Amino acid sequence: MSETKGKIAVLTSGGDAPGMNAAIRAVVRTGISKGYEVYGVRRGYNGILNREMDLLTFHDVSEKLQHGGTFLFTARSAEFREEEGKKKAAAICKELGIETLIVIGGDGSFTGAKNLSKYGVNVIGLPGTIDLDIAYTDYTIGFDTAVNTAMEAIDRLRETSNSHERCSVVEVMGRSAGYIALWCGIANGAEQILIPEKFDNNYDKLIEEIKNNRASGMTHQIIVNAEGIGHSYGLAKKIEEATGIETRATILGHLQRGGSPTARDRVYASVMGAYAIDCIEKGKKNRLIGYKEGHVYDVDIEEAFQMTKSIDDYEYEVAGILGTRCEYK
Ligand SMILES: Nc1ncnc2c1ncn2[C@@H]1O[C@H](COP(=O)(O)OP(=O)(O)OP(=O)(O)O)[C@@H](O)[C@H]1O
Ligand SMILES: O=P(O)(O)OC[C@H]1O[C@](O)(CO)[C@@H](O)[C@@H]1O
Ligand SMILES: [Mg+2]
Repeated sequence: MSETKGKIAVLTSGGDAPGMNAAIRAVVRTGISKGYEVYGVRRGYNGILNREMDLLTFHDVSEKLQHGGTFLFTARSAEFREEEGKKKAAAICKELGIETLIVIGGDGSFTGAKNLSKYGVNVIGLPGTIDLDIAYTDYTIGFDTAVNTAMEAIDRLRETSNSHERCSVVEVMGRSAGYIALWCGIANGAEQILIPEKFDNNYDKLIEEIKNNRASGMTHQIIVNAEGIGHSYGLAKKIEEATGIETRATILGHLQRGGSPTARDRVYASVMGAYAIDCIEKGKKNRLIGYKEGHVYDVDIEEAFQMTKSIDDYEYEVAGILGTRCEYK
């Protein structure tokens, strides 16, 4: 038997995202092929604190790629948020000989990883969140699938909204970011898009625009409302009362997080998973992996946290023009 090059552990943390399984599979198979032992940690950071991990084989990750969710389970760990929790996790990694921890998760999970690195654990992060709210990368695992799922749901909603000549408020996820809402807004040809980064809380103007749309002959309306704005039921009531148009609210909720990952999510997650192992091979420490301008790349975790990103003004402008707002300016 040949000597192992070292122990790597991989976990998923925060909200599950379609494509996480593809990333785990790539980490495991690339890791094994380059001579490492790869451990799968269950239930996010809790799995380290509770020592819930197993050595994974090439076969353990068969038949996972095409499924949403995460077969390692995920969690939002309250204990790990505490300083004591991080110290304990670092001590356990050291005791078990885990040199590198690969964290697949969102901004919260990366904050945890950054803090853990201070205690001497080498951390490598893969962006796994449907929210796309991570500054250093143009792509996050799961966003593409979630947007496509929401888009299909909104297509269905439009048919019933159209048949009843209603106004429909549809709320999509994204936490405090409006990326899913903006993409659905464009992909579904929404009449209005409300996102936290741009909406000025001018409900009077919104209602005026809805009335004007109707007056111009529009028989129904889709308003995509981001979770970061929320209050969709209240908004629907307000619109109905102010306009007399029958209005319904639909909150898509967690169905947006499930489902078989799209080709993009499978491919990018796989490439990033393999790249994580390449970073380890090169002796890189505390890196986050992402996509910039179409290419996979890695960045220092501290540097990544200094970066900011914002909604693309041009995309938002296009969304407005392709809705109906332009007629009334
Ligand atoms: N400041 C922090 N310090 C230590 N750990 C943290 C911190 N913030 C978050 N974490 C850890 O990361 C976990 C996941 O974070 P969070 O719930 O924000 O989800 P996320 O990784 O951003 O993913 P998503 O937003 O897609 O659900 C938390 O439950 C916690 O264990
Ligand atoms: O699954 P939970 O804990 O209800 O979290 C929901 C949140 O997680 C996400 O789905 C992913 O961050 C957000 O869009 C949403 O705000
Ligand atoms: Mg997050």
